[in-house]
Formats: sequence, structure tokens, C-alpha cells
Amino acid sequence: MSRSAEAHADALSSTPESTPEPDPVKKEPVTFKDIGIRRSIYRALDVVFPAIKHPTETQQQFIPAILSGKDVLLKDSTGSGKSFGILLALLNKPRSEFPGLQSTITNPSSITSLLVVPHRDLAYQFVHWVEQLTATPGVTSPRYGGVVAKAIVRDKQIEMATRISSLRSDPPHILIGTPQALLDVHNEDPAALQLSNLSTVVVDEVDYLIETVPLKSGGKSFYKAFLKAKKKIDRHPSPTRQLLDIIYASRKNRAEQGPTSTHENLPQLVMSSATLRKHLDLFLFKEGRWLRRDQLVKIKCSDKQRIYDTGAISSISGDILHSVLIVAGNGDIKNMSDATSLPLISPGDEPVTPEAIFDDQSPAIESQSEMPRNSLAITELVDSPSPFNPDTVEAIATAFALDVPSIALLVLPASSPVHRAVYELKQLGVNAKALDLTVSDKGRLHLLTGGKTAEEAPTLLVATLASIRGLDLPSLTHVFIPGIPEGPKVNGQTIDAYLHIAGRVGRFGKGGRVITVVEARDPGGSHGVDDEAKMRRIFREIKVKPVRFEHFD
Ligand SMILES: Nc1ncnc2c1ncn2[C@@H]1O[C@H](COP(=O)(O)OP(=O)(O)OP(=O)(O)O)[C@@H](O)[C@H]1O
Repeated sequence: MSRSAEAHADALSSTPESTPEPDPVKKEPVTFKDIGIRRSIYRALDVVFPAIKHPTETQQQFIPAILSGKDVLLKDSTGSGKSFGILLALLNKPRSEFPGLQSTITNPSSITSLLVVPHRDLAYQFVHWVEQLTATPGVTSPRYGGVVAKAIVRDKQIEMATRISSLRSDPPHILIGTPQALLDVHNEDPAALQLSNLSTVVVDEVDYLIETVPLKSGGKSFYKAFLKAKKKIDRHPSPTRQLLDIIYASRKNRAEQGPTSTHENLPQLVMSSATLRKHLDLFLFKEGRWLRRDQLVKIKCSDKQRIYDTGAISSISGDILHSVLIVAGNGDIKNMSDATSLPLISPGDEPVTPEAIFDDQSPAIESQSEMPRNSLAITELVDSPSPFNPDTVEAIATAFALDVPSIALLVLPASSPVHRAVYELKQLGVNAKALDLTVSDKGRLHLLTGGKTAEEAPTLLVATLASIRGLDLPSLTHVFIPGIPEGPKVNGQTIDAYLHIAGRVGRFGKGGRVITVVEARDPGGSHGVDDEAKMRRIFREIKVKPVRFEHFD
């Protein structure tokens, strides 16, 4: 890496909690070269991603930090270039040597970085970015020494033995995998992942992959619930926790015995998400102990989120319009009562401070499982009762028909039957498909590059939250959410879920629309607070003014 990048990273590490002031002397925009990215990569960027001209503010901070070998804890809004920037940093690293070559490994190359992601579509997105960048002449320099990236995900089609032999014969420079798939390989053949020789470990969407129990002050009953939840997690740690415990076992053991050594030969650790709550932060240091406190750069660029007088919430990306449709059960579909077509921020409203959200300490224990693909036969679909409210499905189909030009995404609650929703939407004439980037190269290319296939009717992709985190689908314009995301209660988990779902649109200068469809309910009825009021609370928390969806009353 260049000296300037090194100096930059050192400066960051000396003030780990703060964002460094921009250099007042340098007026020219910072380039990828300035932050230590090597020539072949920034030239490939010019060719393959011509819109990516300069590193974003966050990338200017975390790329040099990663290149300098520091540990990094990164939080910035969805679509701010975290994943892409991390990948550039990993590509930039030289390939590690494999010490003490083992006779069983035929290729002397070693795995330099391990990138842990929550679901397989995100793994394929990373591989796709690598393929695009390295297809450019000059980028696949001999320094990679073989395969640049490979994905390891749970896949019934690929035998474990095949996976392992592929890793052993052609270990990639960057191994991208879902936690359970990686753990499966490790359990079968501990040497295949080369965990003891890694230079970098990245956990993307870390708050999803490492479960923690919020520390909320409260009465005895809360404390009891807290202890119970904590015990459960400790007894059954997520695959990501297990993997990190294996990789950083020596650091953890030493920490239990006394002060940590800064000279351990363990990989740097990078953790990233758009939402990182305090209890995870605390856990990472107090109990996880995988990170090195004295070698840590913390980057939290939350101040870039702004509200516009359109009512949209935005990062450095485009505006996102938020609407809520209420279905009444008699065929009525209307906008939520206080949505406005000329939204204004009232003078008393403070500018958005997502730190308030960051500090929220609400129960948030998500399922850590890798989402199995729903693959029910059509007959089973028809015979089983629908778990969906038909009015909600109809409202989504109508809104889709009226407003979506090309591609929209419907994000169902965790463990909802995706194929059932696809089936029901198709019955209403919607060109619905389960989101699956593995289906075909053509389909993947279409989705990941935003390419248009003019002959195809507008498409509604259907997925669950577990399989859309971090995904970047450039041609997406609309996101639909049936009901309170990860409801029924509104807490920190709900708000994070909404932010991650909404964040699939409005990325890097593009606009987008998020439409939540909720049922009208009697507030005094058995459900207590109605869903419209819950949506109002979510919008208050994220400082968003809902706007009317103009096709309805
Ligand atoms: N420096 C840049 N300039 C312009 N576009 C960029 C830049 N870096 C990344 N992008 C583009 O921004 C989009 C979002 O990037 P990315 O997926 O890395 O965001 P993210 O912060 O990881 O989002 P999420 O929190 O949802 O995972 C991608 O299409 C990527 O190509």
C-alpha cells in the first residue's frame, strides 16, 4: 500500500471513535489511488463501473484501515458502498504465502481472506463483482496466483466432497461463504478453509450474523427474560460465532487469562452493517473478544442520512419515498391518513439522527439460519391454506400493476413461504418470481447489472428479509412489505428490518419507493395498537414523513 494510505490509516487508528476531518489543503476529490488501491483495480473500475469515480467518504476511511491491517467496525447507511469498498480492499491485498506447504494441497496458493455473508445471493453478488473486475485485462495479475474468488454456500446439488476438493485443488484468494456452509466444510475437513493462515476475516451484515441480547434496564421480569435469552444463545451459538471462536481461539483464551498480546499472528477482523446496536458493540468487546481493542478503527458515518422535504430519507444515494396502504377487507385500499402529497418537515423537527436509533435497546434476536429455498410442488401450494391476507396480496398486485416499470421486490416476513406468495401473485396476473441469483447466468446478470430485457414484463421478485440483506439490484425501483416488518411488535429489530428492506432502493443516486401494506384494524380490538399506528411509530423513529401513493385515495 502507498505511504499516504498508511498514514491515513494510522491517523484513523489514533482517534478510533471519531471521523477524521477532511484534509483542508487537498481540494481535488480523493481518488482510489490516494487511498492505496492499486492501478490495475482502479483501471478496471473505470472500465467496468464507470459511474464509480471516487471513493465515498466512508470508503476513504475504511479502505486504508483495512489495507493497513487494522481491525474495523463499520456502520453506514444502506447503499453507501460498504460491501463494494470492502471487496476492493480485499482484492487489493497480495495473496498470502502458504507456510509449510502440506503434501495434500496440490496448489501452493492459499486463501487470503474469508468473507462471511448471511445468504447465498449475497455471496454470488460478491463473486459477480469480482468476476466483472477481474475480467478486465491487467487485473488478474500473477499476484493472485490462481482463482480470485469462490463462493461456498449450502447447496444440495453440490456434494461436500466436491466442495472440499475444489477448495483444496484451487483455493481462492477470497473465499466468500455463508456461515453454516463454511462450518460444514470445517467440520468435515478442518484444513480446507485454511483458517489458521488467513490474513483477513470479514463479517458482512454482522448484526444479523451475530446474535446478541439487548441490555435493557427494567424490572426483575425483564432481567429473567434477558438471562434466559442469553443462556439460550450461549448454549447454541450461531455458526458465525462458532467460526470466529475457532479462528480467534488463542486470543480468546489469552484474554481469559490476562492482557492480550498485540503480536499474535491472527487475521485482522472487519465487521460491517448499516445497523449496529449498542448491545452488539458491547458484546463484541466484553464477550466476543475477537477484535483487538488497540488495533481497532471504528467508523460510524450516520450523519449522511438526511431528510428531504419530499419526505424521503436518503444517504449519499437517491431519495426513497415511503408510503403505507391500508386494506380494509371490503376491497378498499387507501393511503394512511396522515400521508401527504406535499410533505414538509415541520420546523420543530430535528434533522435525522440515526444515533437515536443506534442507541435503541430493544429485544432483537433473529433466527441465524440460512434461509432454505422454498420449493413446494404446485399441488401442495394449492391444497394448503394460504398464510397471506388476500386483500394484502391484491393491494400489492394492484400497486405493482399501476406503478412498477421494470423490477420490484416483495419482502415477506422471515420463514414465510416464498413460492406460495409467487403462486398467489401469478394467479392475479403478476409476473412474480422467487428471488434467486443462482438460477441462471443470464438472470443473475440481468438483476445484478440492472440490464434491461425489453421483452420481459415488469417483474416482482419475492424473498424474505433473510435473503435480501445487503443485496444490490440496480434496476429495482419499488419494494413492497406486507405488514409490519418482522412484526407484530415495533422494537429495534423492527426498525432495523424496515431500514434494511427500504435500503434495497434509493442506492447511489437512484430514487425508489417503499410501499408497506397493512390491515385496517379496530384499535380497541384484540390486536391493541393498529398497524397504521405502528407504521407511524417506525416513521417517527427514522424521521421519515410518509407520502401518499397517488394511485389510491
Ligand atoms: N465510490 C462509489 N461511487 C459510486 N457508486 C459506488 C461506490 N461504491 C459503491 N458504489 C455502488 O453503490 C451500490 C451499493 O454498494 P454496496 O452494496 O457496497 O452498499 P452497502 O453500503 O454495502 O449497502 P447495504 O448496507 O445495503 O449492504 C453498488 O451498486 C455499488 O456499485
